[in-house]
Amino acid sequence: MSRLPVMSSKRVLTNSNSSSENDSAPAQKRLRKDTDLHKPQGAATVVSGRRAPLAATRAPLSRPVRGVGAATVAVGPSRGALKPSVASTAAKGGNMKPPVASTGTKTGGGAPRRHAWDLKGKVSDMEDKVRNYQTRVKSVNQENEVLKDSVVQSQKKFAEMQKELEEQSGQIRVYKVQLHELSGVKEDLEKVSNDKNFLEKELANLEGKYKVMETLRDSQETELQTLKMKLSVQESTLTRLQGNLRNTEEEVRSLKETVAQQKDELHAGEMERRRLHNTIQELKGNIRVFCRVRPLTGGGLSKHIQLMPSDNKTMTLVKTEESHTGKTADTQKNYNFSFDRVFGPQTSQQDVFEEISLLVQSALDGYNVCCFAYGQTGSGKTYTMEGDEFDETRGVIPRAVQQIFKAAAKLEAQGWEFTFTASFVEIYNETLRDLLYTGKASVRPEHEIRKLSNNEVTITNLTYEKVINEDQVLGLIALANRNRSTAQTAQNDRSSRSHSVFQLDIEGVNAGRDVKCKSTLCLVDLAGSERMVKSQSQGERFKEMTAINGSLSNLGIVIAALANKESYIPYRNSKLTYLLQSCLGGNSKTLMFVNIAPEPDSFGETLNSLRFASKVNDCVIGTASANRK
Ligand SMILES: Nc1ncnc2c1ncn2[C@@H]1O[C@H](COP(=O)(O)OP(=O)(O)OP(=O)(O)O)[C@@H](O)[C@H]1O
Repeated sequence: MSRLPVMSSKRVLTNSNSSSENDSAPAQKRLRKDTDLHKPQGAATVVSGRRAPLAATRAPLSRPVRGVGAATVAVGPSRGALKPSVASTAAKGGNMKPPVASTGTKTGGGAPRRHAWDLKGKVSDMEDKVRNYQTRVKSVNQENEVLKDSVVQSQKKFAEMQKELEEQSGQIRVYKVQLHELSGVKEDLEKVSNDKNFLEKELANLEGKYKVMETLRDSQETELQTLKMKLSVQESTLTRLQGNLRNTEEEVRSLKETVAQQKDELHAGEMERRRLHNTIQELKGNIRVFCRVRPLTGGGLSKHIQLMPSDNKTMTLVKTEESHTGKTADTQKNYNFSFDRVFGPQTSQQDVFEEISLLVQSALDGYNVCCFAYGQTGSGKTYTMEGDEFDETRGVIPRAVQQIFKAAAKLEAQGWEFTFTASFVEIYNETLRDLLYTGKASVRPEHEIRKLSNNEVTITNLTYEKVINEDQVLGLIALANRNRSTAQTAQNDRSSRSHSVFQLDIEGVNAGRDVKCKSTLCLVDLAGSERMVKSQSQGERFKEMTAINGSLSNLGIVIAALANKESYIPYRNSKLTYLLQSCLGGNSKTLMFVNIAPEPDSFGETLNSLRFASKVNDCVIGTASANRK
């Protein structure tokens, strides 16, 4: 910190001396000269508070600060030197007057340089300087005052500003708190904004949906209108229909009465049909014989069998005998036969069955029916009775079974309920064998034919299988064939030497009419009828032949006895006739197929078969009566 220049004469002197150090010696002279030159007109005293006061003996000559005379400049105690910058600032501010230019000796380039001896002049200069300084001090003091005011003002302002600053700091703190709060609010706002965006999207979505719903509602309203219209139309239709319904109910009531009446009529008609059907069958004969000629293995016709194309009931067996001498013509002997039907080699299985289907119907009507095939081995008995697996070549048994189940289904509509029981038995060497047996061969049971008190015939230990449809029966036939072929393997050609008897027991009940019926359909494939030359038959074969011939001839005897209405019918003479007695007796309808092998070398057997069949054909079995209760 620089001090303001202190106006002391001593310092001034010192300064003068220092400025002209080399001139110290002649100082008094120069002082005298100056004093002479510048005689002060009054005395001036500079009083300094701290330093020794400098007595100005003379007033400055050139530019006195005060009027001529003594002037006292009181310089206050220096409280601190003004900074040059402050002084300078004060000067610049205009509050300070520029320093008073010295009119005395100039130390610089401008003021005249005094001689060392010019002390007076120097004093005068110094006084000038002092005055100048005083003026400057005054002005500085003034400036100082101004500055003090200014400082006070500034301090006040500073205090105010500080206060304001504090207030503002307080305010800032408040703002900060608010800002902090606002940042939370901002987050909330962002959240709200996000929610808003989401809700806007939702809203847009819902608006879209709303529009769709509106469209839907519109279309549904339209639909509703349409439905209302339809409803009203349907209500009127309903009213009309209700009227119609009442009328219809009336009609239904009367129709029910009619139906009941017609059912009665239908039942009566059915009974009448049965009666008439039976009459026809009786007129046709309760025992009928059909002759069927098998085709030749290589095709064509054999010459010895002559069939009349115009007549399907007769046939001629022609025997040509060569002349023994060769001189006479060959003799030809004709054997004429007539049967209920003669089927040529081309007759189909269907055509054959049509002829016996009426008899099958009779079985359902409650009459015992027996159908058997007679003929030599290989003449076509099995083919006629069973046929083979193809539809067109199916034989009598599968076709009869099919017809029976179809007819039974139709009769069910008239209140009939049927139960069917099937059995399949083989008679070999006068021994019975169950063809539906499925148990172990080693424990095969033995069978006996028994006649019950109600004249029904049954076989002990035989499988009687309840069947409800055609397929089941076909399955049993297949089982019987397997059983037969097993036996056949054990004994060569056994099937030809045994009779197989398929029986279907039929029981019908019409609960509404309180009518029952019971009958048996019996389909028999007889053993080969060929007669063996006794001399060639030995052992088992002889036994077989005897059994076969015995049973077949007994069949002829029984049929003849029945035809002759003999009191004793020898059914028990063979297992076959004993088993078939209910089917052959008075209460039955019998059909015999006589199968013919067309080969010339079978002529003898053919003749025998035809003769046997003719005998049967000549029989008339007594009028059959249905087994009804
Ligand atoms: N009407 C026919 N049309 C075509 N083929 C037939 C006819 N009759 C029989 N046959 C055929 O002749 C052969 C012998 O017939 P089938 O086996 O039926 O004789 P069968 O009298 O039953 O002999 P067996 O006493 O040995 O049982 C069989 O191949 C059979 O297919």
